[in-house]
Amino acid sequence: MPPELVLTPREMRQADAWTIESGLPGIELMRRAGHAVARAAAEMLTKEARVIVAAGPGQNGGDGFVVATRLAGMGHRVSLGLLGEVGRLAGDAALAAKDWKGAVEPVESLPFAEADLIVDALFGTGLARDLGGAARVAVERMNASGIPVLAVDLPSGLDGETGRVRGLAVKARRTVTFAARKPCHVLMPGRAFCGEVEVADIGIPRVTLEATGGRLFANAPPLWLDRLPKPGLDFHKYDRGHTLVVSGGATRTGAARLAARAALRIGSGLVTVASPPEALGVNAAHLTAIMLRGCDGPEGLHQILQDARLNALVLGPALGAHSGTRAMVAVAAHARRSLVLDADALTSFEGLATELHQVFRHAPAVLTPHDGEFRRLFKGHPDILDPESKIERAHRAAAYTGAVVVLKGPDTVIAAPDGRAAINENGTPYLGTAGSGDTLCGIVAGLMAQGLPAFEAACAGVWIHAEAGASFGPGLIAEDLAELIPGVLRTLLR
Ligand SMILES: NC(=O)C1=CN([C@@H]2O[C@H](COP(=O)(O)OP(=O)(O)OC[C@H]3O[C@@H](n4cnc5c(N)ncnc54)[C@H](O)[C@@H]3O)[C@@H](O)[C@H]2O)[C@@H](O)CC1
Ligand SMILES: [K+]
Repeated sequence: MPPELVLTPREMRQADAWTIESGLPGIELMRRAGHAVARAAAEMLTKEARVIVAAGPGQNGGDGFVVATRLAGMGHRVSLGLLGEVGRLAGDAALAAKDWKGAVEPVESLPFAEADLIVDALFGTGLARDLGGAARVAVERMNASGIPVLAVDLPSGLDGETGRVRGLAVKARRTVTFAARKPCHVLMPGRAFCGEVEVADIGIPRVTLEATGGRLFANAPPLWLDRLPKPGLDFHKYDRGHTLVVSGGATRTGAARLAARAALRIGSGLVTVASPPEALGVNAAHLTAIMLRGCDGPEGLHQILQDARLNALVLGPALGAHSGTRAMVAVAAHARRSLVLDADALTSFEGLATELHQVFRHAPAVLTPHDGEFRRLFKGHPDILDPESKIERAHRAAAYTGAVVVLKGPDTVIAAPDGRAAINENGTPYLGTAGSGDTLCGIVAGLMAQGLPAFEAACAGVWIHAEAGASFGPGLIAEDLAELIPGVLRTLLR
């Protein structure tokens, strides 16, 4: 199965246009789209149910006319209300409206609360500004009715590209979109408005979708499963990489051990904790399969990295946000090992992101900030912080630093400097627990130690981490996560 593509509204419009140019008329695309929605509606309805279609002034409204015509033909009692005037409908929407033999009411007079199902065809990917006036009132009334809503393409009021709510948005039970999901179906808060999302095939070939988009994916196993390491019979532990995790001081050692254990569980052949001299005792008391070495500051790290077998490195958790940590990042970047930077390794560069400009372009590196760390790191870089799209922010940070950027959250975005990006959606709020991020670092580094490229390691790591958390649910603590990895791997590698 190929990885699932996600297309921006602009890419989707291009794919529509190319498909139409290649000989499939736009009205045919619209009919297929409307019929797919009508099929979904029929599944939600009993015979002769009452359906209210709210149609907007653009092509999303056109889809609404097709749905209304189809459902009426199936014997349902259908009312259609239009935002605007029929005479002002253009293009395929005007053609679709001609097929509708029922009345066209003003959207203002639709009795939503009397319906068994509401079909929301007000706006799709063409929403251009915040909802106001009659559009806003219609959405307010739809939401207040408590009647299930089936959204055409996307719930009206969502920005297709960013998943942002433009003033107000329809809360849908189910959404039928066409050819591919758009970012609003995957990113928060949009995802929470869509209900169950179905992608209907309306005849736009995958090659066309790949040609216009092709760089944004839903993060799931098809994106990286074939890269996941499976040790061969003749494999030696030294073939599976050696991950080094740098520990904080005597009272701040737990984060490194969490990362180290996760690296070991994900399959890194060897894992070593590099510990400041004063913390060797406490680390030694808690480590068994994981090795331990003394490491005194940046110079100590430099010495340790003379050993070329140490091929992946975690730096950041509990190191302290100070110049010593920055110096360690410099040593690590110079040593050109696969690198995962988190927490203090990022925060120590608060307002100093220029020092990281293109620093990571020579070796695989992954930065794993949450929103707060991201804002601190790129303070003074409005070009990176200001885009409304989370995908765009992550992209720009990746292009700037030369590293893969994992911008964490309920909709973690993983962006590579080469322009690829993936959105993750299998997480659980229970992952928001102390030490969860340290575990993620260890998983990603452990995958890189085994030879996965940075983008695939980050995508696989984020997904496996989330899957492990979701499989446990309530009561999850970070210590559980590494122990849940084997179960996730077993299912993946079956
Ligand atoms: N041939 C195609 O391109 C296809 C398009 N399809 C449908 O077409 C939709 C996109 O159509 P459009 O580009 O016409 O966009 P929309 O139908 O989403 O909306 C655009 C219309 O809404 C108006 N508008 C935008 N923001 C507004 C606001 N805040 N308040 C009031 N009016 C506002 C615009 O002036 C324009 O008339 C897709 O979402 C999909 O449902 C499908 O039929 C599949 C094929
Ligand atoms: K809609």
